[in-house]
Amino acid sequence: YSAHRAASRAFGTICPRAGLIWLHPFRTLATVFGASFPLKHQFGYYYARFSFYVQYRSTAISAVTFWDSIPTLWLSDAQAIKSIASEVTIFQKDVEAYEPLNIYGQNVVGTEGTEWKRHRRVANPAFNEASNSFVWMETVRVLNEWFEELDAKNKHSSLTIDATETFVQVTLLVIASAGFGRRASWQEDLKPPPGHKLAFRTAVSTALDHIFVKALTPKWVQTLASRVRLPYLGPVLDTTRESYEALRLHMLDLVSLSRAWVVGGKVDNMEAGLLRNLVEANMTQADDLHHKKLTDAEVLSNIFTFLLAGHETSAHSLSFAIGFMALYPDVQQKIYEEALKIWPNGCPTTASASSYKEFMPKLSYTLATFQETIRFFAPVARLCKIVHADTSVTAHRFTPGLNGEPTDVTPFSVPVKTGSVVVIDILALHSNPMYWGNDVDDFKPERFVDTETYRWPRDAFFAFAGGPRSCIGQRFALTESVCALASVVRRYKISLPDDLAGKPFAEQKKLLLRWKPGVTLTPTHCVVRLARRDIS
Ligand code: HEM
Repeated sequence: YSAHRAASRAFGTICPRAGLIWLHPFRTLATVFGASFPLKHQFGYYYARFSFYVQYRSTAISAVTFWDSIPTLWLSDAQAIKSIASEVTIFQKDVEAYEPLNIYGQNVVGTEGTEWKRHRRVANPAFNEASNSFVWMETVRVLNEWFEELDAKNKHSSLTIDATETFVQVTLLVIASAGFGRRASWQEDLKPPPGHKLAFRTAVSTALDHIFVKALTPKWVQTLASRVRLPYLGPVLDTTRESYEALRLHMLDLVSLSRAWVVGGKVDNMEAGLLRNLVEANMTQADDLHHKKLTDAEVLSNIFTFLLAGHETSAHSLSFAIGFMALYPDVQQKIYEEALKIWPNGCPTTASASSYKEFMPKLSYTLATFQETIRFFAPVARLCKIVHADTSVTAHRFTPGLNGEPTDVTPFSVPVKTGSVVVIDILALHSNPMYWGNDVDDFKPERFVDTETYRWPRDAFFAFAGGPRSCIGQRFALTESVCALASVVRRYKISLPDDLAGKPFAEQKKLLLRWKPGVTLTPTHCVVRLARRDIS
């Protein structure tokens, strides 16, 4: 009863109320337990998509968190979400939720206001068409190395790969090179270099695997574990500490190298614009923390954040895209035909790769397929904003039709009080038939292709967020992903693994595309078969 009163005070009586939610929907605990809690029919269930909004007949639903009675407004409404993304002084990031990323210091993802502007101003100039062109080239290089390894293993028949494992490696090598000038090869990066205990790739992946251990273990327990041997928890904390330390040393190497370039006046030769910008902002003499200066800790923290944000998101999305290829051979065929037109003699090789400007615009169906993939599996499933001034947003009521489609759609204004929280429910927005039509549950890349009579609903697509805090790496991610998807399909025919053959389609889809919440939405069983196309 008091939960309902709290929700009414914050959002008025006109907004439907779902009652209590047990965990703050955007904090670490909700992510860690998200795969199994809340339960299927409990509000906040991670896999619910648009279903609760149908149940409550509204694109806005209010609820109250159990532990601290925070009124939360859940939204799957494009109009409301667009206004929230643009009103950045009223709706600010829930920075507390980003604490797990602040291991080395403050960074662009976990700050707000003038602090955030300072970080973003430093990073922004590194994201431009020249760097996209380099991202394209590096993607081609890394893929070719992977292709060679695959073909060395098995040239003539098909072989099974774990798409997630593969693309985590591909995208990490690409961001390490395009962002930070660390141009490692597929094989070389598996051995620790002199002076290091862990290889770079191992350090990154182990640190990320243990990010929640790091975030949820109190500092004093971590310190204690470094001094005495704790049963059970000790070995996990040792691995966590060692991986973060190993990664710190790798990042310091990158910074030292870059400093040497800056001091030696050779910055123009550096392809890694992002690292150069971070290091220059650290070395500037200007004593102006509000403009473009970063502390040592902030440089390391931003490198860590970009390494993480810059590879896991793309890797998981690509993995789902490859899964969809195995499930939808007709879509795969269209991508193959698109790729065949621009690469009639086979996949691009490093030598002929500087072709981003020429080829990217010609891969429009591949781009649509990638966008459709992240409509279904947006790597960031929910975003959360804290309300800093009383205001209102427009949402919509509707009546579900016979097939669940919304009818009698009517706008209404939801008052939103200071101190409450809004949850941008991206997966629900992406499954809202008001914008995507009654075939919203079908995989249909065509919905991202404009025609003379149709313009795809930009405001209902929030995979890269929107407004001033939208993803800085959006173009980077699209360049890398489109190049990778087209190249893999050009070279290999992708099909389902043997254990799924013969099962009904709905089951194949459910099993292949299983996922769990994590730092970003994570595919768990994306295993497919690849067979070379140009070898009989
Ligand atoms: C498919 C790939 C990607 C998706 C779907 C994606 C999605 C997003 C989303 C939803 C946000 C907003 C997060 C928030 O407000 O908490 C975001 C922010 C960010 N992304 Fe991405 N991202 C992708 C790839 C990348 C890449 C490749 C990079 C870097 C090279 C990158 C760097 C960042 C950074 C630094 C931010 C924070 C921006 C800020 O707060 O100013 N992302 N991304």
